Amino acid sequence: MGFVLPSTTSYVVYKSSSTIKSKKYNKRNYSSVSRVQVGGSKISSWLSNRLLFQGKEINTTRKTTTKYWIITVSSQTALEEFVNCSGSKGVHESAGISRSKSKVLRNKGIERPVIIGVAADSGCGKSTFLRRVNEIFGTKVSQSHTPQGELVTVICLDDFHTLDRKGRAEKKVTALNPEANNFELMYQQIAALKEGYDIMKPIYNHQTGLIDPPELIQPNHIIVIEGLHPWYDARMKQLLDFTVYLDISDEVKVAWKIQRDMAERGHKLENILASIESRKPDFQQYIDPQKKDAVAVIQVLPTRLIPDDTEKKVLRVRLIQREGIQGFQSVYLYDEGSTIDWIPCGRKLTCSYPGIKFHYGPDNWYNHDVSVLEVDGNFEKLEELIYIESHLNNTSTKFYGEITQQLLRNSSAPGSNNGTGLFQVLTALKMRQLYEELTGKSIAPVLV
Ligand SMILES: Nc1ncnc2c1ncn2[C@@H]1O[C@H](COP(=O)(O)OP(=O)(O)OP(=O)(O)O)[C@@H](O)[C@H]1O
Ligand SMILES: O=C(CO)[C@H](O)[C@H](O)COP(=O)(O)O
Repeated sequence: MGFVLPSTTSYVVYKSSSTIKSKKYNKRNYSSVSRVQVGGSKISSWLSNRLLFQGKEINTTRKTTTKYWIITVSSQTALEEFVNCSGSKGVHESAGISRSKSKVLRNKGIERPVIIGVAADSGCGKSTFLRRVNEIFGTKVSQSHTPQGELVTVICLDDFHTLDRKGRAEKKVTALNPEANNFELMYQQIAALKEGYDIMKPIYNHQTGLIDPPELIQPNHIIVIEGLHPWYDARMKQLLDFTVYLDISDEVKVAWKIQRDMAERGHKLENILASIESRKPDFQQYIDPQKKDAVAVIQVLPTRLIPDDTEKKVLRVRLIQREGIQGFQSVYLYDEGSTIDWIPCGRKLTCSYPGIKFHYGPDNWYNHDVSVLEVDGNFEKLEELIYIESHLNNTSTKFYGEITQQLLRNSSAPGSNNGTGLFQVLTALKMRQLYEELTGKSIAPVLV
């Protein structure tokens, strides 16, 4: 036949209708497989990626004149794991999961990663929020496609798009549509990370709009998965230890997106508005419903302090916190469970027009008991936030003034002078406390 058959059990692996298939090798199989029309180069890249972390267990022999692979494996089970890995389909055929647990677990002393989901529409401040989270965890992150730090890895779920930009345009679907995403692979890979396995995660390239070859992601102390659909798939919900939804009202979303996409991405105003309009139905159907199940929701609304405000520079921000969640104690103002309206402007807090108003109280959120902390208005002098901080309880800080210090350290980050920054810091502190409760480990606070 022109090639040497290895002595252990061999299978012929080939691609048929975008699925990887296999047949036990024998002469008869070989003749039938050789008639299958397959994409040899695709199999080749799929296989070489897979071998990056499975090389010790699987050897290959290739007959160069035809488009299939002879795989030699130690057992039928090994072959099944190799061939049936969920990534071995469609555009994500080169994605995969390691067969043995990651060495990182022992090297870093990780028992099991804590998994946190952050959901929001595009342009709603996920990256801004996660930069604050990393600051609070004191994690320096890599500049790679997926930011990986000593403690925290942040996976962007856009990487699980199955349709690239052109594909979505041809099929006339948005990136928010489940049809454009591989939820099966997402679930398999995040579950694998939680169990301590390495993964080869696909990459969606926002510069080119294409799907790039996968990258190696290893378990970490905390894995944040952020994007459009962190718990759209019910199985994903079971994997998440904590969930945050950034609920940005349409008016504010438009203002933020126009400012970013015109200043940073050179888009025209009419195109930005058209894109927002075209995404609305899918946003309402697939993304927005996730907010009803989040443990913490940061809701951003137009101010009530300025009648008919058009600028959207003053915001009313609400931190909606689920009650009765293990490991999560909601932040309260003055007296837990009471309803309180508070205007702190005066001797200890400088306020200029239109002032600042706080509200705290119990509420109902999609049939769940919640506590809501609300702030409308801007902080004039950030250092005076210590006065606000001293009236908040259950903040999960490690020293007096930690919240104020965090906001001062990142004073130029968007939202530092209003409720968005304050509630992002509070939520990040809750993540830290939850991690400590779940793992029994302690994270040192970042001191200036
Ligand atoms: N709290 C805030 N106040 C004012 N502007 C904000 C705030 N948070 C974010 N923005 C602005 O909104 C824009 C989008 O923010 P960011 O990049 O963090 O969103 P994103 O959800 O990560 O977006 P994408 O998913 O499209 O990458 C940025 O220009 C940012 O400056
Ligand atoms: O909703 C989004 C989340 O970031 C993006 O629009 C989606 O990922 C597609 O990206 P691009 O517009 O760069 O092709």
